[in-house]
Amino acid sequence: MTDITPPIPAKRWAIIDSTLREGEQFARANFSSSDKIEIARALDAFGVEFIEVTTPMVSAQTARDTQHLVNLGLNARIITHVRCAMEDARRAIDTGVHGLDLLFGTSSFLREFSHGKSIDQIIDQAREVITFVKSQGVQVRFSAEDTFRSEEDDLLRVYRAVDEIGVDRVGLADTVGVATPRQVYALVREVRRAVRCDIEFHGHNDTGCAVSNAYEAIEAGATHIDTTILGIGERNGITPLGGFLARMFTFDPQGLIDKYNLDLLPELDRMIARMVDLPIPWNNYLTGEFAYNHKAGMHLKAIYLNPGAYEAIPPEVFGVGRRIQAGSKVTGKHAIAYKARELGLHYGEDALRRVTDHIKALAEHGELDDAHLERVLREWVSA
Ligand SMILES: CC(=O)SCCNC(=O)CCNC(=O)[C@H](O)C(C)(C)COP(=O)(O)OP(=O)(O)OC[C@H]1O[C@@H](n2cnc3c(N)ncnc32)[C@H](O)[C@@H]1OP(=O)(O)O
Ligand SMILES: O=C(O)CCC(=O)C(=O)O
Ligand SMILES: [Mg+2]
Repeated sequence: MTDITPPIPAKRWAIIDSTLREGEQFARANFSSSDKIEIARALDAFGVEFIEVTTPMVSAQTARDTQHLVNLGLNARIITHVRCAMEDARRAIDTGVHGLDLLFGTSSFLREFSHGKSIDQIIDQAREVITFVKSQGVQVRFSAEDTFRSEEDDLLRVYRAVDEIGVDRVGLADTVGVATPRQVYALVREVRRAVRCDIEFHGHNDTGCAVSNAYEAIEAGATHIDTTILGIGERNGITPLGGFLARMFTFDPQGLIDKYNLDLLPELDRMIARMVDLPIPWNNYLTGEFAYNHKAGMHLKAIYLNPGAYEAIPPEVFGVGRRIQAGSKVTGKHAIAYKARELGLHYGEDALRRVTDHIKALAEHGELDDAHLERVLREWVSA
């Protein structure tokens, strides 16, 4: 068997859930003060280690909301995401947060069109802000925004400098979702060799790699991964909490069960779907309506004997159920026999073949729901 189980124990990494920061940047998100409390409490009950919130520079109300979240006394640490500027850092410290996630764009795009600073100026400004934040006794992270379109030499200079100044973490951000899993692995590996502090990864999903990139970052030595519930964020969002956990569950199921209340995931997804007024996508990781739907005859035969035959992750661990769809034209005799047995009906080989073919023929004109299937099976016995 191919080895798909590299040793990535769940205690080697932590989640920084950014639903209250990156998530607020989602097109349909506009969280009220009470929404924020509900989200923070739900994430805390689930067990995420960190909750990242929007900068207090947004407004006085945002600053008050952050203070309120800190005063809830949650187990999760509250971190605010701020520009690498003294005014922002001071305002953030005033809210009482447990940490600051600083960022500064290092790509030529952002140096030219966002803030206009050179790499030397970025390092100088970082030194002043990080030194101040550390003097306030809270944790501090420095991230190079748009990491994967930045020059590697620039990045390593910046990361080494901020590590030397004393940050708790450096961050790599795939801001436009352009990085491939291999690039993420290679760069995180380089940074791992260059710094002593922890490493965070933030990945957008523009090219569909947000989950794989988060996984590769961990494999290469990252210690913290940014997620949001349902993956909401700028454009089409970032690594979704559920998708990331699905990925990591396959390596260390017990480690995840020990760390998080996984069966609360459906409630988290439903809460955000309600707040942004959108349905949970039908194919969403773990909690989508059809994430555990089984239909083809060959699958159904095996599923009835052992669900693990066609499921990588047991749905009950994440508080969801499976759905067996036996009344379709792609059904098979084993599925029909199981359905019949559930109703206390038994057929011989010939009868089973004939009733199966009859159901498949009926289904050519539309699927049979459970009630219809039961009617056909009962009529067949009494006929
Ligand atoms: C990839 C990401 O998601 S990054 C996080 C994005 N988050 C946010 O933008 C938070 C919400 N933002 C806001 O409420 C506002 O943009 C504020 C309060 C931060 C700033 O508002 P304004 O003063 O009106 O400026 P505006 O948003 O138009 O422009 C951004 C400013 O930040 C500066 N800036 C950009 N990146 C950085 C940085 N990393 N560190 C310091 N300053 C920065 C820009 O130079 C510009 O300032 P300037 O006008 O002096 O050139
Ligand atoms: O601060 C970070 O690391 C990430 C900021 C962000 O949202 C991004 O770059 O997409
Ligand atoms: Mg982002």
